[in-house]
Amino acid sequence: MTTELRVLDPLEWDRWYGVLELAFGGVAEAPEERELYRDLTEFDRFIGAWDGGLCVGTAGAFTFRLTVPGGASVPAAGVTMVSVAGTHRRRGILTSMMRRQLDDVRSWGEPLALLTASEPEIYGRFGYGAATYAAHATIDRSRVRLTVPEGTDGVALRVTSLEEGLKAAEAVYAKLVPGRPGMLARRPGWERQALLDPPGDRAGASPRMCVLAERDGEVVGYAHYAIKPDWSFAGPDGSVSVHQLAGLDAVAEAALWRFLCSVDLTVKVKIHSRPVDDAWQHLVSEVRRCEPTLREGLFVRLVEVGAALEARTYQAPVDVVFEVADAFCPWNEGRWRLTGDAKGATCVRTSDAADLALSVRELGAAYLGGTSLASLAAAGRVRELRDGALLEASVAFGSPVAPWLPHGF
Ligand SMILES: CC(=O)SCCNC(=O)CCNC(=O)[C@H](O)C(C)(C)COP(=O)(O)OP(=O)(O)OC[C@H]1O[C@@H](n2cnc3c(N)ncnc32)[C@H](O)[C@@H]1OP(=O)(O)O
Repeated sequence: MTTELRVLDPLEWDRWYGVLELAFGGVAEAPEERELYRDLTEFDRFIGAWDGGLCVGTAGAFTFRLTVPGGASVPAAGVTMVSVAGTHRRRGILTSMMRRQLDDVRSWGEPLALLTASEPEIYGRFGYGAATYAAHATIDRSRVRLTVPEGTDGVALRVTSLEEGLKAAEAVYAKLVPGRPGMLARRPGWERQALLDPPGDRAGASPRMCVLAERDGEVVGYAHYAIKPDWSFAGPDGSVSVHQLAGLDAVAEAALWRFLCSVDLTVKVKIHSRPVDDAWQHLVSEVRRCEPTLREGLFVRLVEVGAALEARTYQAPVDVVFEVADAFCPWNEGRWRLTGDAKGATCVRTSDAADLALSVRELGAAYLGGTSLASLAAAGRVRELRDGALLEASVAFGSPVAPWLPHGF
């Protein structure tokens, strides 16, 4: 049996998407979700695997721009909607789609590929490294106190529907994108993702709402949240789920947390997918009682090592030679000299002796400054070949702001 890979024809989208839905368990998505992802499909960048007339594999690559350390916005392919039919699994179809896709991304001149994974285990073999992490937590209001900075009383709060608050929320989001590595500039249509709230996914909670934070008539923050009422014999036992929260300054952000932590008849605040350095940790009296948990967020793959390492800046001067292993994209293999600082960088091929040896996956993990090369070295995944090179590169690659992407794709 041979399968053929070809670019997705709009007329075949329903069949193609049906394969994806089935691979994810066969539960039909809400019509608005399906419609959104159809509208977002970039047909010339999406492929299907076909066994005769049967679609047996799906994969796509959105056109994104990623914020990297230093604040530049770099073209990146957002790998998405990857699936293989259960009848055809473990015959190499995923591998063939990843091969085709990375060749395509290279030919489009995009130095990076990104994804958010259903299972992280799948993608390391193709050179993707976990570059951002997201924290989840639950604030138990009966045990944890919130202390907010002065000035929160000067922030006015207004509850709206998601739709009504969308334009103002998006304006806040857009202002924050350049300030945090890992964030993606919103392309037209993507704002609709924030409106998805199918009743079937609410598990007894209210429809999502928006609260806008305003100062002097200007919107300076917003949160998307839902309330789940509950009662125990002893009284109210409801919870608030925080799905998005962003403030243009510390006081605006704290005013939103204070509001969400004081909703009547609720006792818990469930925090979803926040940056690992998020401010709430410094507002609560004890982090440990909030039971923080971590999960991988964005995976990064350097498609062109030289161009990718030149596209970001470095928070301290660096001059190191990397010996890069990349069996899946052999054009990256070999030695690269990276010279850079906070103003810019060059990364060129060299025959000089290597200072650090690693695979492209580790470069992806470290790329946004959230995973240190030193911590990867501690796990045996980076080898130091010149004394001092690990410290030099680890400091330079770091970011004062933890990289984060608030949503999947
Ligand atoms: C970015 C995103 O869209 S994430 C969504 C990914 N999709 C899903 O999770 C949907 C459900 N799963 C699937 O559709 C399929 O099982 C896929 C796409 C994960 C794998 O497709 P396949 O065609 O079976 O993969 P393929 O045969 O190319 O496997 C390549 C290698 O990866 C390994 N592999 C594949 N899937 C997994 C997995 N879930 N966990 C661990 N290893 C895996 C295989 O064992 C194989 O290893 P080998 O080369 O050492 O033998």
